[in-house]
Amino acid sequence: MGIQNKVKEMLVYFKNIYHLYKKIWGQDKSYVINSILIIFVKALYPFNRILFLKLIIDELAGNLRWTSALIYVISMCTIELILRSFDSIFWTYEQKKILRFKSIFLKELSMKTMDLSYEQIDNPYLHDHKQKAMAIFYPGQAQFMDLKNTLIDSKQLVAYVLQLIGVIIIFLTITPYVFLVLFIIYLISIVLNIIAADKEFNVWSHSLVNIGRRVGYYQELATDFTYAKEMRTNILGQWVVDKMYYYFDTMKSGVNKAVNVFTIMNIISNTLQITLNGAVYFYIAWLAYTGFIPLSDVIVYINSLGVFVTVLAGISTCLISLQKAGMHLSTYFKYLTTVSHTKSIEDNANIVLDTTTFTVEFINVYFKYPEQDHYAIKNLNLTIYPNEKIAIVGENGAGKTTFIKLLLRFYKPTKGQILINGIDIQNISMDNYMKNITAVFQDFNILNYPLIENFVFDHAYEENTIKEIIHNLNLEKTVNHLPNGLYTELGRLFDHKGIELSGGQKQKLAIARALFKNSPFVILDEPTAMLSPQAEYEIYTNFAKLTQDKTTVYISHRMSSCRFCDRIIVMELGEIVESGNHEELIKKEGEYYKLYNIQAEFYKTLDD
Ligand SMILES: Nc1ncnc2c1ncn2[C@@H]1O[C@H](COP(=O)(O)OP(=O)(O)OP(=O)(O)O)[C@@H](O)[C@H]1O
Repeated sequence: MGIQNKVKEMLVYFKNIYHLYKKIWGQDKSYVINSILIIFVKALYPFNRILFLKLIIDELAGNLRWTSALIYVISMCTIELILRSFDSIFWTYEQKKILRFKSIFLKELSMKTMDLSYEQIDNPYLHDHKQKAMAIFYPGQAQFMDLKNTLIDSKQLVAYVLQLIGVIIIFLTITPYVFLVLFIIYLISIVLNIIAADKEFNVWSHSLVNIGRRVGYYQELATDFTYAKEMRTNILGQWVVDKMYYYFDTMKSGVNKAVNVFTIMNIISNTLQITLNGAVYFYIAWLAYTGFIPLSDVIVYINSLGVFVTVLAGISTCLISLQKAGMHLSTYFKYLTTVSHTKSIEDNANIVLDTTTFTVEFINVYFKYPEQDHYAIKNLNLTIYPNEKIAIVGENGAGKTTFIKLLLRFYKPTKGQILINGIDIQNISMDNYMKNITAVFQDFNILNYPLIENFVFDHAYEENTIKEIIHNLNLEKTVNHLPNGLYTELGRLFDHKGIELSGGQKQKLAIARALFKNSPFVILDEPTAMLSPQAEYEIYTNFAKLTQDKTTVYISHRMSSCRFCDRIIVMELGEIVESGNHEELIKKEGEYYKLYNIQAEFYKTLDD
């Protein structure tokens, strides 16, 4: 990349820091004002000492007035104490505010993620992108910036620049050439350091993001309770750790190269700086030796050189850190502007369904998952009539869940249309659509929340409605046995008294959620796989009653569930191969008959 582009890129990064402050200004003006005060306090520090030391030495070595010298010493210490006190007050204030900004920005990032469509979340690139954006909150590696450091370093940088201006003015009183040579050499060393840091940062922030996520994943496998059973029964500890180390090794080679470049650049820039410092010290001493400057000026220049060295080293460190910060902020701001597919659909989709009776039509629907070559759904034509109970059956991978995902608008058909009452579902307002449709998935999740919140989420509820649903699902015994009934904390991730429900109990809870939502269209994707045959039978009999005024689509591998349905659709390799009710399909002796017979033993027992 050319120098011009690099400079442009740097400017964009610094503009991001400006945007960060602008964002903060929108949230909290007093913080920005506090920041300006911090900068001035920080900038004044060294000059207090330099100027008073000159006055003190002049008084002691020239005018021989020790009382005046003492007054200067007391003044210098008092000012220093005031500056330090201000600094620590501002610092405390800053710490409190930073936590608040972190929570606001994190909330914004989480809301953005929730706003993205299912399809977008199903994309690994988005997760890499999010990982980079998250770095402004969690500096996972020492090399990553943190919001706190960015805010502190940006103020420190301005304070350093003000100190540099002060030191330049002091140097100009001897000769501009000394300053010029100093400045050029230090500028070279700053540029060398920035180049090295840029290389190192690129390794961490671009090439290693995906590998970093993998390492994180293996760590999660070792600690997350969800995987605890598989890990232990299959004795997978060593296997997981070995995989983690494999990726650590991949990381190591990339990082080592960058660190080597950094070390070489550091050695070069340190050699240049130290040689030059020696030369300037000698020059100042020579001026004093030849009587060109008084002793007090030697103190001023030596101290100023000290400040100059610290300031330029500080500027270099701040620039490197802020450059990283700017890059992360770029990803953060970019992530926030990721256009949600849901929203882009929403812009054109404003039709509101004003009826509770739905006719759903799939017309020549084809679907390929992103980046896949084969169709998961092929030429699907199907009409689901109001209040109809449809079952979809088929072997694993036949396309049943994909059919549901299309119906739920998680993905858009590659070809063809899905209509509700003649309206393309893509044109219906998303919120309105989701209010009208409920789904219980085979891989449903129970949240580490109290049971009641797992049931109703954030909706208002009447206790009687809840009791009725619990009764209909035969969940009363379970709830009554819980220590705090409906208010019992579920899951053991945060609370050692949290309750782990059995698989079947969880599944009933997932069904209960759907009943509570009470929408006119219900989808059940293998909702009873974990239930005992008896419990399944009870649920289906009750469910048929509870959903008699609703359109229902069931997916099941258990043919017993299909008998309750008006129509059974058999899918194979993404296509509908048979359709009809139980009796018709049995008579036909086709694919359904085959599937049914495989489970004949089970049905015999159930019929008995
Ligand atoms: N996110 C995805 N990306 C790519 N391919 C996918 C994805 N999800 C499913 N598939 C593929 O689509 C095909 C249909 O899968 P689907 O989950 O719809 O089958 P299913 O009939 O529900 O199977 P099962 O009975 O096992 O749940 C399969 O070949 C599967 O590998």
